[in-house]
Amino acid sequence: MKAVHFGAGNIGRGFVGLLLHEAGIEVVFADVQDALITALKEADSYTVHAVGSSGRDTVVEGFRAVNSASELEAVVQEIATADIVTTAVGAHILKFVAPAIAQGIAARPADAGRVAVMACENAINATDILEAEVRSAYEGEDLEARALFANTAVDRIVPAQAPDAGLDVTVETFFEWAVERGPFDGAEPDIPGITWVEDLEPYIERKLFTVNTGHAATAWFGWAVGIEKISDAISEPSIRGKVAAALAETATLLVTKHGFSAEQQQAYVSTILERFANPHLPDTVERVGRAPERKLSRHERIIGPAAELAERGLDHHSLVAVLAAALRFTPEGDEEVVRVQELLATGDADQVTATLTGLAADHPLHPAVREAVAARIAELQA
Ligand SMILES: NC(=O)c1ccc[n+]([C@@H]2O[C@H](COP(=O)([O-])OP(=O)(O)OC[C@H]3O[C@@H](n4cnc5c(N)ncnc54)[C@H](O)[C@@H]3O)[C@@H](O)[C@H]2O)c1
Ligand SMILES: O=P(O)(O)OC[C@@H](O)[C@@H](O)[C@H](O)[C@H](O)CO
Repeated sequence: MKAVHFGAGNIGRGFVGLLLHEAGIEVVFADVQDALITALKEADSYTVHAVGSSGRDTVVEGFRAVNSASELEAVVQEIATADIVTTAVGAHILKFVAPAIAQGIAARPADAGRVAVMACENAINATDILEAEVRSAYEGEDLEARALFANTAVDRIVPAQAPDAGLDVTVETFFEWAVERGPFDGAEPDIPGITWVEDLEPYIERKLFTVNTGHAATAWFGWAVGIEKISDAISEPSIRGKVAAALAETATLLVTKHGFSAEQQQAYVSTILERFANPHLPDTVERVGRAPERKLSRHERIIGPAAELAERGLDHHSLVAVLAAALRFTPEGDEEVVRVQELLATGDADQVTATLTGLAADHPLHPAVREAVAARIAELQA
């Protein structure tokens, strides 16, 4: 079997590419970074270092690489003969990779069978987003006969890598890759690292509203007191308390909505807090807190669960405190940080609340969020 994987970055090499390789699948990495693609073309192997208790090294070999910007036709031909297409590029980048995927699907021989397309991004139903983009770029009426689209939830902390790491990737030992089974019509590929599920919604919401809510909270609260590493931030008792309070609120939602038991969810939260505290993982508040516009959007890790809690009349004030910390997250070199701060500096509270969070003025979460936004605007104007 062959897989074309878009995004040869941290999660691409350290997780998706690794699990596909371990399943005996030939991996073709596609990326737009020329130096990275050249390095992958020249290398015979790279090593994934899993750090923490029972850490181990795994050598990945037998891969190929193509530049999806300058070698478009080569990417199209690879997809035409692939069994699987995966992405780990960022949810906002999916629209840019979709045209090449659409062309590759169109170029498949009539008897090639369906290629399985799976977006491995931190977003609710990222594959649906990708499918919509592929559909609008696809020329033809036979997309269903040539491709299937399956949503996934991917979980493994892969920090930014040291400048001298080359292609090697340091990752945590924990991983989970849940994929919805239905679209495969009983013909799922044999990938031992995948957990096949009938209904992905509980998995993706539990992951995004626990791992990523807690992670972002740790990053933004850590940034506020000048801490650089995630493991140091979560070891600070006052930060741990605020993160735990936010996760207690999302736990209430997840237990109410998806029927996880309170004990199950508490065990899940405990495992996650231990993962954040892994001192061997060089993860930073800047990486984890990155892209605050995306993270504060309507269906993402903060406003998504807070809105659903507010709609149910349930407590959400700790999640609003996380949003307040995000409004004070100001590292350099992140264009979303710049846009958020410009908005706060020039807009009024109603306008900023609507633009950042997409909340309607009559939504029950709106007053608390507007108050937090107004406080930050007042602080900037003082
Ligand atoms: N790092 C983690 O811990 C982690 C864990 C789970 C999920 N994710 C998700 O995985 C995705 C990737 O995250 P990452 O940490 O690996 O980021 P990354 O920046 O390390 O990797 C992204 C890669 O995508 C490439 N890329 C950008 N635009 C592209 C395009 N148009 N075509 C092809 N490649 C393109 C970049 O050059 C880069 O190599 C994100 O959606 C993230 O939320 C990350
Ligand atoms: O990738 P983002 O920017 O959506 O979120 C940052 C981190 O929370 C994230 O990358 C986690 O490390 C990952 O989701 C763990 O599975």
